[in-house]
Parts: sequence; C-alpha cells; structure tokens
Amino acid sequence: ERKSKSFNFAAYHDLETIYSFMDTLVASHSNLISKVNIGRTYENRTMYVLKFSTGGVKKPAIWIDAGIHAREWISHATAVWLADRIATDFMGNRAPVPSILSHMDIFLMIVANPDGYVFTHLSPNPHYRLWRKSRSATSNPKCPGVDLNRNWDAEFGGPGASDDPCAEDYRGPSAQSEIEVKNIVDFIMNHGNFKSFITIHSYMQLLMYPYGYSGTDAPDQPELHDVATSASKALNSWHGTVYKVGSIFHTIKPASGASVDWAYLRGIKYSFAFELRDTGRYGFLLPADQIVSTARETWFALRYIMKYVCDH
Ligand SMILES: O=C(CO)C[C@@H](Cc1ccccc1)C(=O)O
Ligand SMILES: [Zn+2]
Repeated sequence: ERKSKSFNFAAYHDLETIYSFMDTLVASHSNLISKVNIGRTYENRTMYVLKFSTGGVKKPAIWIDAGIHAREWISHATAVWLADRIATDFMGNRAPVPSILSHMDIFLMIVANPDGYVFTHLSPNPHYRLWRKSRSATSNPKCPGVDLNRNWDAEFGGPGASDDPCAEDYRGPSAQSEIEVKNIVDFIMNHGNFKSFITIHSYMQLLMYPYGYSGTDAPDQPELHDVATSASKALNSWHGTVYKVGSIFHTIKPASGASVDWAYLRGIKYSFAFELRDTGRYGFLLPADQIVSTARETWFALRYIMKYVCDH
C-alpha cells in the first residue's frame, strides 16, 4: 500500500508535509520521478522540482510551477494532486501520459516561493495568511518581500509593477535580483530544451498567454488562443467551471517582469498562466472541499496542453 495513497489530497498542507509527500512519491516511483534541488531561497530553504522522465538526455521538456504567490494555496494543493495523477496515469498506462512521457520530460515545481508559503502558515491573521511576496529584505525594513512574478527579465520595470517595496507588486531592485527567480532561470536556461512553460496562480478562473507587459498581440497569439480555448473547454467539460481565455494584459491586467513573458521571449512558445478557482466568493481562502475538483478539472486542461505541445 503506497504511503502516497494515504495522503490527504483534500486538505491544505504546510511546506514540511508537501516536501515529505514529494519524497514518498519519488520513493514509490523511482523509475519515473526524481527530485531535483535547484538551489536555496532567501531564508535558505531548498527549492525542489519533481522531474518526470522515462530516460534519455535533455528530452524536450514542459515546465509547470505553482505557489510563486504564497497565499494562493489552491495552486500548491493542485500541483500536489497533479504530481500524483501524472504518476498514477503513467503506472496505469492511461493515455496520454505514457506517450507524452515517451517523447518529453515534465518538470513540476510545487512550491516556487517556499519562504512566503511558510510565512502564510505562521498565523491565520490576514497579515500572514494573505502574504503574496517573497520574504527578502528590501530597502525598507518595514516592507520585506518582492513580488516574484514581477522580477523576471521581461520588460522589467515596465507597466504593472511597482518600485515601492511596500507595494504588493513590488518588482525588486533589478531583474532576477531574487534568488528564487534566479534559480529557476538558471535551471531552465541550462537545460535549454523547454517547449512549454506553465505557471499556476489563483484566483479568477482564467487561462492566459503572453503578453502581460504590453497590449500588442504576441506573434503566436492566434495559436496560443486556440490552444487555451480548447484547454478551457476540456476543463469546463468536467464540472462546468467557466474560464476566460486571453492575453494577460487584456484579461487580467498589465504586468511587467512576469515569468510567462520571460519564457515566451526566450523562445518557449507554449507559455501559459492559470488562475484557478474561484471568481471571488472565497478568493484566496478557497475551502479545502474544492481542492480535488479544482485539481481534476485543471488536469483536463493541462493534459490537453501537454498533448498538444507533444504533437507540435
Ligand atoms: O497573482 C495574481 C492573483 O493573485 C494575478 C497575477 C496575474 C498574472 C499572471 C501571470 C503573469 C502576469 C500576471 C499577478 O498579478 O501576478
Ligand atoms: Zn498569483
């Protein structure tokens, strides 16, 4: 009886529990999954990526991260469920996972902002639970933390990011100044064969593509819009959840220095951002009884995107 089977996917877990879940999953699927240490955080925690691979050297790869914003707990919980689902679909020979993994590797980062995530668990008090940013020191001792989704080298310092350390979208002193961003950038650049970059946020129920820093259409906008629309239909088919589809700039807001734009500008064409449930009733405090249904519908969209990337 695999220990991961006794894991409670219908609850939110702290960092320590997520990290031990990862170890259990790796231990029970050592032929498929490995845990890659890609560096440390500002507060010296380790950043882990789960690598799903059937072998080979630097096969074309898909990147998925969750939790870059600490308070978006449904993103971490969804990523935990996705990790188990990818493993069980592979072991159970359930399409399309075996064929995706015969051609590509999947890299899944469940917690992209460990320091912030730990901070949100220190107290139910909104100052802690609703923390968004990292926990690094800034030029203002009263306002630690950088918005890690504004710190990427993609029109850094453009519209939709602040130079005020006390702002929720504080971009940091310079592009890639934050070690958490630098670790991911270095990992992806050293690998050099990523075809897709997917980042999971909450909330608003959106499936978005570049750009965030400008309202002009990305060169691949028509194709990205088609893929995102089909993926949102696959998601909707399961529980009827409705997602809006469009570019970041037009769908949610201008945002410079964002990870999706960075990936796209580096040639990773199939770059998307998910905003999971809900549309505001609970917001960041989505009840745990919605975790599994949210994760399952998200899987239908992700599965579509990964299969499309694999076929193109
Ligand atoms: O986290 C969000 C909701 O908490 C919204 C996201 C919207 C966004 C997502 C991806 C790329 C750029 C912006 C953000 O402001 O970074
Ligand atoms: Zn977010």
